[in-house]
Amino acid sequence: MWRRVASLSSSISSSFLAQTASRLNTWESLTTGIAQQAKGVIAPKEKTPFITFVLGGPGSGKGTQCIKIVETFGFAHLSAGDLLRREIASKSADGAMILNTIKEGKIVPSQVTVKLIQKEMELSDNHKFLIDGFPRTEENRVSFERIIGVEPNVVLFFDCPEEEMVKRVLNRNEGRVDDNLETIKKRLTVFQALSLPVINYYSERGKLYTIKAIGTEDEIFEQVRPIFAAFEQTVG
Ligand SMILES: Nc1ncnc2c1ncn2[C@@H]1O[C@H](COP(=O)(O)OP(=O)(O)OP(=O)(O)O)[C@@H](O)[C@H]1O
Ligand SMILES: Nc1ccn([C@H]2C[C@H](O)[C@@H](COP(=O)(O)O)O2)c(=O)n1
Ligand SMILES: [Mg+2]
Repeated sequence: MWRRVASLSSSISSSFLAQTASRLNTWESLTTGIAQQAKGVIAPKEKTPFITFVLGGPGSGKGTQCIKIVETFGFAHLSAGDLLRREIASKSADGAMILNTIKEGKIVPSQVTVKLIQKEMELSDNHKFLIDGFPRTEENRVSFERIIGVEPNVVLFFDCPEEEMVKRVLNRNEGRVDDNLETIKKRLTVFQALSLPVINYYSERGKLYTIKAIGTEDEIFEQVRPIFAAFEQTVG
């Protein structure tokens, strides 16, 4: 059961209390489903969530390797980019803003992305999550911790030379609005400036697993496999 003890003094503001309550609600609904269980509405999620962030530059192979991890280790795959593209396709209120941001190779405000991830986590029956392409900035990272109230167990970093990433993106052929030379250059600049500090942050905390993302897809997966195999007993 995920439980956190909050020591709240009377001087804490109501907005902080509201935020804390919201975080605890998220925590609860992601894990034990206590309220629902009491009412007999849905089955509780008894297992402790296991969260993996999947990081790397554009075209480094995150999505490709996530598919293999899902097949082999039974994770739920939550791609931040896919969730944002789904918002664009659904013509939601944020859709136009998200489209412009992606075309510009920039990063969508964290609150928008974290809310989408939160919703998917709450809807999932799985307790093992691969969160692909997130966090891309320190703001993303802090926002996730604040809203979801949890840190990742594992952070994968697909380390790939720029030249190879550009080649892969330009050959991807999936009709993405950001798969063009102009946008990829901007995305690489954003990756260097905003994403590498996040990768360093997790490296300093001993959570980072760096994969040399060169070679065939299968060769790369053979670097990934032992990381999850080592956790399999404890994660379930
Ligand atoms: N090891 C590999 N060798 C050659 N091509 C690859 C390899 N891995 C993936 N690709 C191809 O490179 C392209 C980019 O891969 P993928 O979409 O997995 O990258 P990504 O890291 O998810 O990128 P993005 O951040 O832009 O979503 C795809 O067309 C994929 O098929
Ligand atoms: N945390 C994120 C993830 C993605 N985006 C936007 C900006 C990216 O260039 C684009 C595509 O993501 P990908 O499919 O390459 O993972 O989506 C973002 O703003 N924040
Ligand atoms: Mg991807």
